[in-house]
Formats: sequence, structure tokens, C-alpha cells
Amino acid sequence: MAGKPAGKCDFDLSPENLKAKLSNTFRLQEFRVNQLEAINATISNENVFVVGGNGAGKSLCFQLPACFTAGVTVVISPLKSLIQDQIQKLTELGIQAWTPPDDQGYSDAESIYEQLLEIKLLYVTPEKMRMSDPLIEALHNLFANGLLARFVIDEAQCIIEWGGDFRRAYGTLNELQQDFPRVPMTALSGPVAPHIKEGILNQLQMTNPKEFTMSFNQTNLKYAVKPKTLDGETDCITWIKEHYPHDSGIVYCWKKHYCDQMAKTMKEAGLLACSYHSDKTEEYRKSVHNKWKENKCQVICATVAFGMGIHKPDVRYVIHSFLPKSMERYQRETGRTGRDGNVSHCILFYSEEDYSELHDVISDDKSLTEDSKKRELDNLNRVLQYCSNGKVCRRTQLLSYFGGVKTEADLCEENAKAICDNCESANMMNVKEEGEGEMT
Ligand SMILES: Nc1ncnc2c1ncn2[C@@H]1O[C@H](COP(=O)(O)OP(=O)(O)OP(=O)(O)O)[C@@H](O)[C@H]1O
Repeated sequence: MAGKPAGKCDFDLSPENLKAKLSNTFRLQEFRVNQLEAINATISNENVFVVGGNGAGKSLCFQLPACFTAGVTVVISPLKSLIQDQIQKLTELGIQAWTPPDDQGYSDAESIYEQLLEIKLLYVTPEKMRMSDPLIEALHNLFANGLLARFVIDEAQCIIEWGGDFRRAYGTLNELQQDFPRVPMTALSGPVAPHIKEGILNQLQMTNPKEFTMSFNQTNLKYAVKPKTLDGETDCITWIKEHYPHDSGIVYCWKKHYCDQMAKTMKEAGLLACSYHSDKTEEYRKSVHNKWKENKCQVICATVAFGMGIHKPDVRYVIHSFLPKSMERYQRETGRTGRDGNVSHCILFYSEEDYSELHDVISDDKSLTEDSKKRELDNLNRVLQYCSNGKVCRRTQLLSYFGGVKTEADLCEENAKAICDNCESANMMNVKEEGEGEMT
């Protein structure tokens, strides 16, 4: 069916007008770095790529334009829970956002189309986009009528992480460009290394995107790598009891049964811990998440299944009891702590044995293609480099990896309260040397 993207709008792009929208609709006072620029590019129908850390404010870059331009913005998001969360927030602000329910209520294209005419933002998972013929038909109708404003790929790093072998629907999002030519696209991603960013853009076939980087230096996070001296459980329990016996935290474990074991041992040690992974029922996972939000459970022992959409502000620590599989995952998982801006800890317990074990598991995994295997091993080796580098500031290592800085500067100098382990030991060494100097 022939179609066309939503046309350019007669829209006042002045900063004053956009700021008034920010305040009247989103109840926020000032734009953060690069938000206004990304919003301008979006309203001008450019392809847009926004990279930023946890809680940076990436969503506003498409939500504000979606509210005030013609047509429907289609947001492709990886998790139903994340979708519900976003729709709830938008609804509270009086913005019409919707996702097709799973029941039979909207099983024909016409009723979906009618509903789409009432909203500004449609949220769907990539699987739903692929599987639902009535939805695709309704989108073609929108396109034919010039009412398909934009596609937004939220958490676009999933395209590379999941597109190949796990969630194949992610790997097929490039078909959007063929099916709906010239409809502009926005991709939003957490911090990723430059080569992964290129992979995302290639995979989506996004042409000439305007790129915007939002902050990913979380200045209140205190990074440390510690040797795994005992078994993982004892190391974690000892650290938690010493530092935060009563506060909220997350302990990431390698495998599901380790989560169960970790939570059990923690309970025996007197900590309020719960296990969370994909073998637990949805109902159980929801109840654990709620208990944790209400501080009735203190520590969540989880696999990566406890991931996106975690917005508890007062999480004081994220511990990795085993190596994360990539720096991207590490950055995202540690970003779930300290959302209230207070100093919070990111502890990674490392041992050479863990590295060898994970290396062997990836190398022997027959379900992976050779390309995926190579990618996973490269990712793991980058984590190994981070763990083994006991000299360079952790913050600098992270930001260099993600392309944020090209300097060896000691970024902890500006963050004395959240100084990393490497900077802390360098400072102690300096004090010791100065002291020795005074004595001679
Ligand atoms: N200009 C702003 N001023 C104040 N708060 C803002 C601004 N922009 C966004 N926020 C708030 O920051 C919080 C995080 O925003 P958002 O959900 O867009 O983050 P994100 O970049 O998508 O990160 P994540 O992937 O972790 O959700 C939200 O509560 C949002 O209201």
C-alpha cells in the first residue's frame, strides 16, 4: 500500500515555546544537556540516535515531540513491565499512550486503527510488532493517511545483545525502513562502545542520524573491584553486613540456582533476601519486586532477569558476585543504584577461576554462531581488562570504553565522596610516600 510519513508540522521550535511545553505538560523546569537539541532534530523529522546513562532523560527526547506533532509515534520497547510503567507515567501527565492488550479485545485492524486515532504514543514489544497482522495492517493504514509520525527503538542496545540468537524479533527491526519508507526513526541506547553503536545503526539501517550524547558519568557511584577470596556468598554477606546491614541492594549472580543459594545463605545470616530469576513465576517475581520496593525485602539476589525498569531511588549497592558478561551490562546493572543522587557502591568480586569458567562456557556453547561466540569472548575480555587494571581510575576506564572521554584524567578528583578503589589506593600511596619523605 502506498503511504507517506507524517508531514512536517507548523510548529514553533523556539526554546521559549519548547520550555513552556516542558513545564506545562511534563512539569519539569529545565532541559538537560542535549535534550532540547534532540527534540529539535525530532520535530524536524530527522533520524535521531540518543545515547545516555540510566535515568539520563532520554525518553523526553521523543515523548515531547510526540505530544505536539501530528500522527502517532510508535515506541518499540523490550519488556511489557517497562511499557506499562511508561504508559502509566504518561497517562498521569494527561498524555494519550496505549499498548494493545493481550486478550482478544483488539484482534482486528479496524478497531486497532480507531484506537490509534485517539492516541499520540503506541508502545509495543518487537515480538508484537512482528506477530500481530492486525496491528501491522492498522499501521499501514496510518502510514497511508500520513499519520505515522516516527518509530522509536527504546533500549536499542538490545538489538546487538539479543538480535542474533535470543530475541530474533530484534534482528528484524530493519524491515521497518522497508515497510514504512521515510518514516523517521529514533534509537535510544544505554552507554555502548563505539563499535556497538555502529552495529545498532547498521542493523536498523538508519541513514544520517543526528547523534546526541547525554551524561553517563554517574558521579555518586563508588566503583570497586575486590578479589573473590572466599566463596561468593560469604564475600557478599560480609561486605553487606559491614557496610549496609539494613539498606536496599541488588546482588547479581551468574546462574539461577546461585540466586536461590545466595538468598538462602543470606537469610541464614540474618539478611532479608529474596531470589529473582526467570524460572520464578511472573506473580512471584512481581511480589518480590514489590516487597523490595516497600523495603520488606532488603537484598534481591538476581540474574540479569532483574533488569530494565528498576527505578527504586534508594538502592545503596549493586554487587556482582560473578563477572558480568560485558561492560555494557556492567554499566547498566550498576546504574540501578544511587538514583536518588546519594553515594552508592558498585562492587565487583573477581577471581581468575570465574573468568576461566565463563570463558570455557562461552567457548563450548554449541548454540552460539561463531560470530556471536567471538563477540561474547571479546566482551568478556574487556571485562577482564577492567578487573585487572588496578591503576587507572575506574570511572575513567568506564568513560573511555564508552567513548565519553579520551583522557587518562583522574575523574575521581571531582568526586571525592565517591572515589573509586584505584584512586583511593593511589591517594593512600601518596600520603604514605609523603609521610616517609617527612621522616627522612
Ligand atoms: N529535564 C529534566 N529535568 C528533570 N527531570 C527530568 C528531565 N528529563 C527527564 N527527567 C526525569 O528523569 C527520569 C529518568 O528519565 P528517563 O526515564 O527518560 O531516563 P532514561 O534516560 O530513559 O533512562 P533509563 O533507561 O534508566 O530509564 C524521569 O523521572 C524523568 O522525569
